[in-house]
Amino acid sequence: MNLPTSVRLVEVGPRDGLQNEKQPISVADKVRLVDDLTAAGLSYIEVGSFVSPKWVPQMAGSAEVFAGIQRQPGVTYAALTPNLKGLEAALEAKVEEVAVFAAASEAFSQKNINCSIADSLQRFVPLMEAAKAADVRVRGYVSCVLGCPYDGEIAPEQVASVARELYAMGCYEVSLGDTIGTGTAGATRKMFEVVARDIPRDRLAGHFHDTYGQALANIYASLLEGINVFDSSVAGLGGCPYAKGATGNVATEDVLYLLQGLGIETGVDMDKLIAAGQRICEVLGKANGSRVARARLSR
Ligand SMILES: CC(C)(COP(=O)([O-])OP(=O)([O-])OC[C@H]1O[C@@H](n2cnc3c(N)ncnc32)[C@H](O)[C@@H]1OP(=O)([O-])[O-])[C@@H](O)C(=O)NCCC(=O)NCCSC(=O)C[C@@](C)(O)CC(=O)[O-]
Repeated sequence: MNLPTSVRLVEVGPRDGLQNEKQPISVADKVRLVDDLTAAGLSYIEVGSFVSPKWVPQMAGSAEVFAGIQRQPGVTYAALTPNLKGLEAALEAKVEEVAVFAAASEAFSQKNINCSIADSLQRFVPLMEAAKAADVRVRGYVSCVLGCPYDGEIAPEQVASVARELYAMGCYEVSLGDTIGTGTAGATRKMFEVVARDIPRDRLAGHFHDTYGQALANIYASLLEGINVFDSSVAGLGGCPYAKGATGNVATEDVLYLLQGLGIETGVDMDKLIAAGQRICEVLGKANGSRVARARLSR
């Protein structure tokens, strides 16, 4: 398989990166992060979530964040919506694209969205209809594709079955998430090979957390499988509230470094990206989770 000449990076830092932070983060700081990421050349930014504030309090101000950002043409500003109520709130906030999220594991589905996989898919049906009527595209996520914190191993066929449902109900792209970062390059290739029997490879994306330090290897393995969309989080921010011990998403800076080394175009400016990541880390009082950023900043 030839490597692609370009890759689309889906920046999930403002959502996946911040959702697990316990300390309050002001709307102004979130807006600044999104604007910095826009300035760095990211063409797709997940800005927030319209979920229950009781479940994920950090995302409660997402409508204000959407109202505050400077939207630039050619950039998609998206939000997570778990149900019709979330979609309605997102539409009110003039969100251009939303994402629904299901899991390949029953236990994770219960912990994350308080229902079975089948019920979650049912819940998405009216959401998909309303999104279509509003001309809003919907992206789909499947969590725990390479392992679950509660159920352990997950068969690729189980991932394929959930991904197939999301694709069939109208998700234009399905992002496959290694929520707890236990996946290996071999397991990643096998999983994409099985899922791609039903869904075209250019409709799939990879979403890797770096808990076991395997995320870049898994992205390279995915590139070899013909995948050319990857989710990542500036400064490696993040962790899932319902996956204890899971570290952040793979750092966007580190993915960019990998892709630049392969001669793959993304449209992202490394210096501006590093500045965006470092700024939010200073706001949070956290060490920068990107190895590339740390190395560059210490020069
Ligand atoms: C799905 C629910 C709502 C079910 O939660 P529930 O408690 O079963 O729902 P409910 O319908 O009984 O509603 C309970 C309360 O929530 C309200 N409510 C209901 N819906 C909404 C909404 N959309 N926005 C705001 N409020 C809402 C509703 O109005 C009610 O309010 P009350 O009457 O108690 O005051 C809940 O479980 C939830 O919000 N879960 C979100 C979990 C989440 O955001 N997890 C993180 C994102 S997924 C992820 O990170 C993985 C990913 C995507 O990155 C990929 C990977 O790495 O794997």
